[in-house]
Amino acid sequence: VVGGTDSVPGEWPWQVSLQVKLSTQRHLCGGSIISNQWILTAAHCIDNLENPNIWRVYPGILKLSEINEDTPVFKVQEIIIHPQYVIAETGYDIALMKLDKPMNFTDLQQPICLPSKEETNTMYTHCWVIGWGYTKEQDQVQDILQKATIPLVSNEECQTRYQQDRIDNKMICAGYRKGGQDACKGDSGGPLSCKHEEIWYVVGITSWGEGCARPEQPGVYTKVAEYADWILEKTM
Ligand SMILES: Cc1c(O)cccc1C(=O)Nc1cccc2ccc(C(=N)N)cc12
Repeated sequence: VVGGTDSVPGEWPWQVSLQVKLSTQRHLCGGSIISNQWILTAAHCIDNLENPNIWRVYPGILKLSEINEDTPVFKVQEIIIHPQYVIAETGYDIALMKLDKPMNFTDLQQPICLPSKEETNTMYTHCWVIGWGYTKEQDQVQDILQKATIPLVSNEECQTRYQQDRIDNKMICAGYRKGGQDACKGDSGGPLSCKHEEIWYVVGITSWGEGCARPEQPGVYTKVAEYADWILEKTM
């Protein structure tokens, strides 16, 4: 996250670190707990990493440095990538990970609500992007989970900012015209979390953007409400 601040323990209990264990293990993407056995993330996180056995899911984490051999970790039983996904810029950047066993919910790990598809026109005014991703375009993964509040941008305005791409109604954009605060590489797959009438919803999934936090280049997110049926079909 560019222009963010440190989160505090338990502030974002639905946020998970998705890590890949090859010769070494490292954080690659964020994800959201949406039930006791399912994680919502971005399909582009899985590019060339489709084998579920290499993934490790860490819930209830604030600092990546707190992870050690004794830290509770989940393996992945199944990965479901949206069938129409090709690359983030053309959409359908959504995937589900089924944990090898159900997790118990605690103050530090619990689900975020899915928006219903009827809520595709709710005007969310209190949205936050979170993650351990870069804090500038040439950077590295951060230790402490970062947060930044970002205003939603209309698709019409977002389309004018991205002339080379099609910003369709299954995408949602967020950013400041002057830039400065945004998601970035390593935050991918994490939630754009919006509080509406005292309830938090995963309104977006961090997907792409031209650079990070550049003026007039908002972040582009997968619009979760547009996939409510698909998510329920795959997870129920
Ligand atoms: C291509 C690239 C890098 O190599 C390093 C950092 C950023 C980029 C880049 O252009 N954009 C990005 C690459 C990968 C994931 C990204 C996620 C969010 C955003 C966002 N602005 N909301 C930009 C991303």
